[in-house]
Amino acid sequence: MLVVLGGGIGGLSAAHYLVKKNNVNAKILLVEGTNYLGGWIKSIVHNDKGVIFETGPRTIRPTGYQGANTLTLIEELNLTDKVKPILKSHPAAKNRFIYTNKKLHPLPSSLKSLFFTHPPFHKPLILSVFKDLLTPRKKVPDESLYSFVERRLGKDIADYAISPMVCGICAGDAKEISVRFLMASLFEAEQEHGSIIKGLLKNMFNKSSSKPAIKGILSERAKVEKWSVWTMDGGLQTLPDKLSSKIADNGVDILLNEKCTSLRFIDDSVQCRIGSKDIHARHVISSISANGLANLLGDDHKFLSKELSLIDFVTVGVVNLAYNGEILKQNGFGFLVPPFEGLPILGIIFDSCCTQQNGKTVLTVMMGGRWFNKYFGENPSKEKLLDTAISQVKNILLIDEQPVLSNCVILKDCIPQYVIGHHDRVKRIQSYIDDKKLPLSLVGSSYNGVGLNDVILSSRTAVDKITF
Ligand SMILES: Cc1cc2nc3c(=O)[nH]c(=O)nc-3n(C[C@H](O)[C@H](O)[C@H](O)COP(=O)(O)OP(=O)(O)OC[C@H]3O[C@@H](n4cnc5c(N)ncnc54)[C@H](O)[C@@H]3O)c2cc1C
Ligand SMILES: C=CC1=C(C)c2cc3[nH]c(cc4nc(cc5[nH]c(cc1n2)c(C)c5CCC(=O)O)C(CCC(=O)O)=C4C)c(C)c3C=C
Repeated sequence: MLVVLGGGIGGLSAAHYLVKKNNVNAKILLVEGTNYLGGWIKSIVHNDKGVIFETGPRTIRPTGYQGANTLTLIEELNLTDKVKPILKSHPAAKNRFIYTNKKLHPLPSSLKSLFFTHPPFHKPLILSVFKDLLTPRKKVPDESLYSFVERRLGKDIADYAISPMVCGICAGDAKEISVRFLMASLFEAEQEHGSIIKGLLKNMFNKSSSKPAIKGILSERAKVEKWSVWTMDGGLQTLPDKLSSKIADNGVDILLNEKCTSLRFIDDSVQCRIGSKDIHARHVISSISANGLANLLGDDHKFLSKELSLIDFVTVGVVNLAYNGEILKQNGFGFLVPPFEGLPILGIIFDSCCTQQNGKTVLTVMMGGRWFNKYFGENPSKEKLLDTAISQVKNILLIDEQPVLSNCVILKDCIPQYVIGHHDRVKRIQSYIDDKKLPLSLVGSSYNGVGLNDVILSSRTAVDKITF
């Protein structure tokens, strides 16, 4: 028996890869603690109004090894016809805004714009290139993203570009998040070549990768057609829905509403406590959060449990709003707010600019994250979040109308914070599992990347490594 813990995208894709590899016909059991498969991916479809609310992720990048891997999965699931690309020429790809000093500022997007001063930046961005070339290398094992960028490119870029970007990827504080997480290649460029620009130029001329490129039909199409990001017809939930039905058709047993409450490693197998039963597995793939897994280990593996529990998570409040008519004055993906503005929101996504919403304006207001308690306290009511969202939409986007539809969710501990030292912590965790030969694989957003592409690739890599 092979057991997969968790039915989010990590667990579902792990079960899919296990089915593909399973040449010994081992039984596969997926255990999900709630009555829903998909984890944080959830699309609420209002068929009568022609509106889709995404409460979690909404777009996926097609680029890189990870991006190509996800597109291959889409082909394997026969979902190609459901893919909806957003091209690089689309306003949603070209226009991304920062809200600061009471104004929405488009982020510069062309090479030409490097030579001019574009507010909120105080000087031409080309000066940051010179700063990087003139700043001596600092040898460090890790650093915060903010301090790395401030040191090499200047405070303007750290405040107005990087800090909001970190909010738009992990709802976190750039002053705490590790540079090795979001900008590993820039960090390595400095460590190896003394400067970001020199490193990037050297890598451009010396393009060798340890992994062979994935050349699927969809990823080739994405390159030729110049996709920026993509989403799915019917909402992103189409992906976990199809994965769930495919793995079930292929014989995976799916237990819903059943939590795993303990894992005991006995000889070379694992005893999983699920509900009131003990299930013996020869291998467990855990896709649940690191701190959730820490709680299952008891006192048997104190070191592992401690390290896993130190990976922190933050809570995000999400409010989806639909208004009659196309009432946005700006066209784009949306905007992010630098944390120093002290506003109770992290940013707003203009969903109706990215996908057709039957003539309605659909917005998603994201709030809290690293600052959830500061603005909302321990247990805020959904009404408080909804009121905050509507009033911020009114103040910033000058929309006075009342929404015709709304939804509010509080996503408790939904996104991990890869703080300084995360990379080494994950190495220690993996070394412990390897040294003790525990039949346990770790996948999901807690370890090697929070994007859907990273999570799906973590599952493929883990399954590749298991020997039956
Ligand atoms: C608001 C938001 C917006 C995002 N936007 C994007 C985006 O645009 N693009 C992108 O690429 N990524 C985005 N992400 C990131 C991405 O959605 C997540 O990283 C990804 O969905 C995590 O998947 P997972 O399978 O690792 O974890 P989860 O989705 O958390 O799945 C874990 C599952 O395990 C179950 N579980 C937990 N404990 C137990 C237990 N003891 N026993 C059994 N089951 C258990 C849970 O119920 C859950 O279903 C976003 C995330 C959030 C929160
Ligand atoms: C424009 C406003 C945005 C808000 C508000 C926002 C919130 C938000 N995002 C995540 C997590 C992720 N977002 C990701 C991609 C992504 N997010 C935005 C914008 C906003 N996000 C954009 C434009 C993109 C596309 C990325 C690109 O084209 O460069 C991802 C995936 C990153 C990856 O590695 O692929 C994640 C993860 C959270 C938790 C959140 C809540 C505040």
